[in-house]
Amino acid sequence: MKALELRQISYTYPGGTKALDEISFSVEEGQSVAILGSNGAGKSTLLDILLGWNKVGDVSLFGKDLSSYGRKELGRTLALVPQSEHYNFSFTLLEYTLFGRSPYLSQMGIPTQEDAEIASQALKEVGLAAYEDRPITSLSGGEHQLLLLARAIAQQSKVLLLDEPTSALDPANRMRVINILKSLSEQGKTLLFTTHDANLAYELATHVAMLKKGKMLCYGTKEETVTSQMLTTLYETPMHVGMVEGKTLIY
Ligand SMILES: Nc1ncnc2c1ncn2[C@@H]1O[C@H](COP(=O)(O)OP(=O)(O)OP(=O)(O)O)[C@@H](O)[C@H]1O
Repeated sequence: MKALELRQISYTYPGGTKALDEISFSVEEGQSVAILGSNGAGKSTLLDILLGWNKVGDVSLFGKDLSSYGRKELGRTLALVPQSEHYNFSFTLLEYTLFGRSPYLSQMGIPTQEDAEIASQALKEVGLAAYEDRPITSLSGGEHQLLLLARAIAQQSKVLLLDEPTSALDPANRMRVINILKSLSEQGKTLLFTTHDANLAYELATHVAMLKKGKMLCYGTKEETVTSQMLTTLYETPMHVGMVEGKTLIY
């Protein structure tokens, strides 16, 4: 089953910048796709389109037009993990993670004990269980990024869209997030993430999409796409794909 399908998607911002130019690709359910590209290549614009924030035609989610999804139905299908988020109010970590349960709440909007347990478990998975009752405003940048992942885990959607999911993390938390995402992938979740880290793409993705100046340079399995030649073309700087102790290393 195709989890996502985009056909000939172009997007021009009101000021006239053409951010995406005839992008077409599809993602099978359970695949993990890395979107690589230089600054300004169109990665965030693509995520916004998949979230339905930038309206364009011909995007489908599990065979159904994205624009025909209701709010709660979309929330049960798709979760976003942004790099960061601005807080208007000072919630506790548990309260903030509970927002991930919104697509499942009744009309009254009151979370159940089960919702609280799911949120608590999600905080535990990202290593923030001890901070459950702390205000979100007290978090460091990396902890903030982990919290946003916890909220998406609590959302239990079929697809996760992640914007540079390890950008603020130290090596131990980077590895923790890689392991969480691998485990979600093994559970059959579909992942689509942007990154500037080609090693992360290679480690986590089954497929890689390379965006260059709004156009799709290539899309395919990571083995097909992640080559020294393709990365050098993508970033316009010398890149090498090598092997160190039996592991692929990109530098
Ligand atoms: N709100 C906006 N109004 C006008 N132009 C925009 C807007 N947002 C993005 N752009 C432009 O669209 C292009 C694509 O931007 P986008 O943010 O999608 O790139 P990106 O690949 O996510 O970059 P980065 O890696 O730097 O985050 C860029 O040229 C950018 O300047």
